[in-house]
Amino acid sequence: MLKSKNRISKILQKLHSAQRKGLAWLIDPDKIACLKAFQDTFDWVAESDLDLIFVGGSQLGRDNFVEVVRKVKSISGDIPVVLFPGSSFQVDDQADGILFLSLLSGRNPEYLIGQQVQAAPRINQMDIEVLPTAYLLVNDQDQTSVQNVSQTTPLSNAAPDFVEATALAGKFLGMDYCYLEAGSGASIPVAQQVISQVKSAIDAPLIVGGGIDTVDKANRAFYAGADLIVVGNAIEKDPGFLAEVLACKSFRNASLNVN
Ligand SMILES: CC(C)=CCC/C(C)=C/CC/C(C)=C/CC/C(C)=C/COP(=O)(O)OP(=O)(O)O
Ligand SMILES: O=P(O)(O)OC[C@@H](O)CO
Ligand SMILES: [Mg+2]
Repeated sequence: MLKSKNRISKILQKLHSAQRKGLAWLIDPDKIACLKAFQDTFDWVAESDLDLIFVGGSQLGRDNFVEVVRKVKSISGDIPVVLFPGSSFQVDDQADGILFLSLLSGRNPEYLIGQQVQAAPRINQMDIEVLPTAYLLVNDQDQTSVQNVSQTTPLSNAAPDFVEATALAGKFLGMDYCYLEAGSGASIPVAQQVISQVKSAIDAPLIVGGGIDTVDKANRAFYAGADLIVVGNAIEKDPGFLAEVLACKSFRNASLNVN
């Protein structure tokens, strides 16, 4: 499929305005040891109603980022493949888009603007959709990869007003999307109170991820106001969970049609 300049933003804006629920599958290249086995396990995905595929990781030890992006493109059909970069190196022009993240929850200039400056000239040469995204790490329990890599302190679920203030600052800085992140493999996802408060404050597509490893947790994030949820680790552990969480999303969207 030809790349269209704003295909991904249309998907996100439509989920938001129609109050429908979306799902992104996060693929961490570091967890893919065999591309053939990966392809065989997920060859059905192009026919599913998955909204987006994210590719990225906080640390990449395998040096297979570009190979993985291209393999994912080859099995994704019309589903856009979006880079979710942990660093300025995680950029490839075969992807359809990139979450241009700034880690607003932290105070490390390298993750607020440094990595972005490094990557900007390369991204500017690419035919790739850039999605300006306020990225907020919110977690009170775990020491997650994002925290370790960025050397920043997460926001607290117990301080929703401060999370809201941070999300609003992102909006006023011109970021079109807000991503509330508990961190990959988090034991507890972002609290429903935080999701709903940010949702009412920003009136923009809201992405929520980290620690969503049961259908119940997916439903709770949807009910609290997430427009798009992101699931990674749970699918690494059990590939069948992708179909389960897709069914949960469809059920939720079907019930919206009825009500
Ligand atoms: C815009 C550009 C080019 C770069 C942005 C760089 C920034 C600000 C990154 C934010 C901080 C960060 C390290 C994000 C990582 C996001 C990510 C893909 C997390 C997934 O974590 P995993 O690596 O899967 O964790 P585990 O595998 O350890 O569970
Ligand atoms: O791997 P999980 O815990 O699903 O987290 C997904 C994503 O939000 C992490 O950046
Ligand atoms: Mg991971």
